Amino acid sequence: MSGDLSPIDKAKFVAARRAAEFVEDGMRVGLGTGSTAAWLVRCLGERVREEGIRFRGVPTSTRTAELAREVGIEVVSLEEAGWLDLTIDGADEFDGELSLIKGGGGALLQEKIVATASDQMVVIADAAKSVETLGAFPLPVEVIPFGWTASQALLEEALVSMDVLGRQTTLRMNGDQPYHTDEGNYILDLHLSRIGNPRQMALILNQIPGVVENGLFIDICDKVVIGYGDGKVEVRDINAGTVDEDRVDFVEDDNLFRDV
Ligand SMILES: O=C[C@H](O)[C@H](O)[C@H](O)COP(=O)(O)O
Repeated sequence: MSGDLSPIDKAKFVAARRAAEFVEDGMRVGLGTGSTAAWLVRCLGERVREEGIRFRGVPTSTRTAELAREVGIEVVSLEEAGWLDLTIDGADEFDGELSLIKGGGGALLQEKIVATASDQMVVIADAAKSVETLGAFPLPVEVIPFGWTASQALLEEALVSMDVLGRQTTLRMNGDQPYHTDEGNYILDLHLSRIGNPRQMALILNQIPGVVENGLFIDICDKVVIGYGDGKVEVRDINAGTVDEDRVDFVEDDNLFRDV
């Protein structure tokens, strides 16, 4: 039940619940990955059950696809959907320009493809994800397994010329094995502490052989819905230049909270 949630989970929940209201009948919607996006999927499932809204969801990971089906959302592939009206996803960090770090959950590649194939991308996040400068959260870079150590060496070399504080890179692990993305790739986490020029970094990283995609989302996000543990939500719209405040009630719905 919602009363058992930590303040961070409450913040994620209220952001997700507010953003779930952006989905309208007939839309094609990108569904993000991660703990905040999982709340969104549950809230959308609730809207399908309670209000009977109908929309098609394009998941950004196998995890999200499973949850979406479980809660009654019609799941289609991006190829079937063609183009999306809206994508709603979490983030690991966002700055004042709504540049993002994503990929903490390993889904950055599908997330970036889905978000850029959408008319609008909305990020949902607890307030702790808001930063002045990106980079405290390690930046995920997806690389193909073939020759990954060579890609890592080239990445580290490229970092020397960039405006960052740290330069350590680590292979993401799953126990004693490398972590595999849904595409069967590896992830290198870049411990940079501070990314002075995210735009330049995003371009340079993707030119390194073996790099498939990086977790910097620049000029992709249109809106962020920031949740707080007390139920407050703030909606920042970068295009309109507006900041709106709202409140979301916690609900005692067993269907929503049963798997938490
Ligand atoms: O790969 C995962 C995604 O980019 C997530 O959206 C991001 O890691 C945020 O996840 P969470 O909502 O669990 O903090």
